[in-house]
Amino acid sequence: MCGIVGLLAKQAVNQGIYDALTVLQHRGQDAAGMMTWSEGRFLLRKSNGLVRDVFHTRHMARLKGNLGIGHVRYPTAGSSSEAESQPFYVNSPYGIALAHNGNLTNSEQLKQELFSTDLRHINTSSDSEVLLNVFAHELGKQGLHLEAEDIFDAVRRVHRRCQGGYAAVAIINGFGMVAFRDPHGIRPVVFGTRQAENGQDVMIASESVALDVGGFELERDLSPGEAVFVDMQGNVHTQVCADRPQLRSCIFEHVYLARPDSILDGAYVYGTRMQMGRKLGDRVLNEWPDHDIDVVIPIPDTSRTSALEMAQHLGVTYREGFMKNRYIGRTFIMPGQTQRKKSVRQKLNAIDIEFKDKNVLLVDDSIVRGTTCKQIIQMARDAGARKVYFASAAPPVRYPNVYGIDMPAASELIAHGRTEEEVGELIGADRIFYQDIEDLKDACREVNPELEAFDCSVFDGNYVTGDIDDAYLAVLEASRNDLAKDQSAGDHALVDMHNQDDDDLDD
Ligand SMILES: O=P(O)(O)OC[C@H]1O[C@H](OP(=O)(O)OP(=O)(O)O)[C@H](O)[C@@H]1O
Ligand SMILES: NC(=O)CC[C@H](N)C(=O)O
Ligand SMILES: [Mg+2]
Repeated sequence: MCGIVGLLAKQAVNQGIYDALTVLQHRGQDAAGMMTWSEGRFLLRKSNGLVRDVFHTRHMARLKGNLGIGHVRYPTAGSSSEAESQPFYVNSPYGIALAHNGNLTNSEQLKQELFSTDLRHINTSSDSEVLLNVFAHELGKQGLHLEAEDIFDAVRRVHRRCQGGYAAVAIINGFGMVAFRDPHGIRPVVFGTRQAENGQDVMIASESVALDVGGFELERDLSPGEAVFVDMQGNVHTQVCADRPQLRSCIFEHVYLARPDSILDGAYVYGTRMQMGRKLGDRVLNEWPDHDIDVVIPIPDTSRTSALEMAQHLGVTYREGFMKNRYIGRTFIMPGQTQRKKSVRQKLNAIDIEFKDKNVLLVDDSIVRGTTCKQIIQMARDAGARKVYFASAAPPVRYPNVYGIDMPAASELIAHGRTEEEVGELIGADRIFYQDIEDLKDACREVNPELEAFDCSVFDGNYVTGDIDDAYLAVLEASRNDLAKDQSAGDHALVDMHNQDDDDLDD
């Protein structure tokens, strides 16, 4: 999951995109970028780092124009090279810039097609560069003057060629802004409008929270397979461009990825997390009616919403027993295991009096590699807890993700090939409770009953795009496990387009 934003306004967009990226920072901490368009030229600033570190006043001053797109990156393909940070640009046809959230599952095959039949060059190992080139190639078939229908035709062909999860936003030089969502709607994308003095401003973003902050009214999510085209006057055109669209949005957005104050596909994430807490509470009461839990303690940040609701449902006291260092980011989306491990201790510290001589139930939103819970349970014991129970608001994560979450290796998932009890033993818990998968789905449906089905692949191994087999997963695991990523980390010397780095700014 990365964060994407696009903004077409009646005034300069640089600050609006910056502000949106800061509230989407939880979706990607590795790199940030912005491309604006002004008087027929694209202006770019992108680099590795957090939004606040990538854009300085001098960069912002040069990112001129009333149209722009932005990106925060959490790599799931290619390397973490700066040249693979986004947005990407191609000069033909028209001049197009694109930012992408998700992951293509047929990127290798598309790359070969681009080389051999489309006569286009791909210079990085990023699947987003592939997506941009497929879109560019299909758009190039439409001719000199583009109408909304031409863009929708091109997106229709993109959907036929690309597989996987993708939400993308693009600028087409001289024509406007386009966004599209894959035919399963795996990754989220919303759009909204704001009235300006002389017309309307339009924002497209991964999550509605970006619209809130910019003063935009949420219009709606893009439907699966749908594209939106905003012309230079700010008129919005939409069309579903997929043959068989089916909403199968990623349920892990509700578990962990999204901010609780976002509304995804009509469901408040805060609400779905509360329901997860209630259901988890029910599970404890059913399995262990005479439990001896003294206190429920969340593992900040994401589990707070479910943990509070769970405690109330159980009728047990809720206490904030761990203090979070507000200057450390999310540990799960950090690039290497060594960094993730170290950061848990830097990030969380126990308040001893909440643990001393108590039977504590620690609640987290999910257990993925087990990095967090192992250390936290030990911290709870060191702080004097008598018994340490552990509850996860999500079911066991047993299968890799191929749609834009960096969980490529089954062997790195603590629950892969293990029973719930075995995980409990391994992390050192006295007892473990996991959410049931049907309860997780119901938790989301209770907030929006129209959400029929989801991509739950990390929990059930069922990949909604139908193109994932063991051979694909084996190649993915071999190329993207933590060790493989460490070894390829030095290969960064890629050609990049002109970027506003610090050297440019001396003149
Ligand atoms: O089992 P693991 O591999 O440790 O992954 C799961 C943990 O990682 C995430 O926290 P993170 O620190 O990323 O973010 P948060 O502050 O939003 O909870 C998630 O909320 C869990 O706590
Ligand atoms: N997490 C994402 O959405 C990543 C987008 C793209 N696959 C990349 O690696 O840059
Ligand atoms: Mg967490």
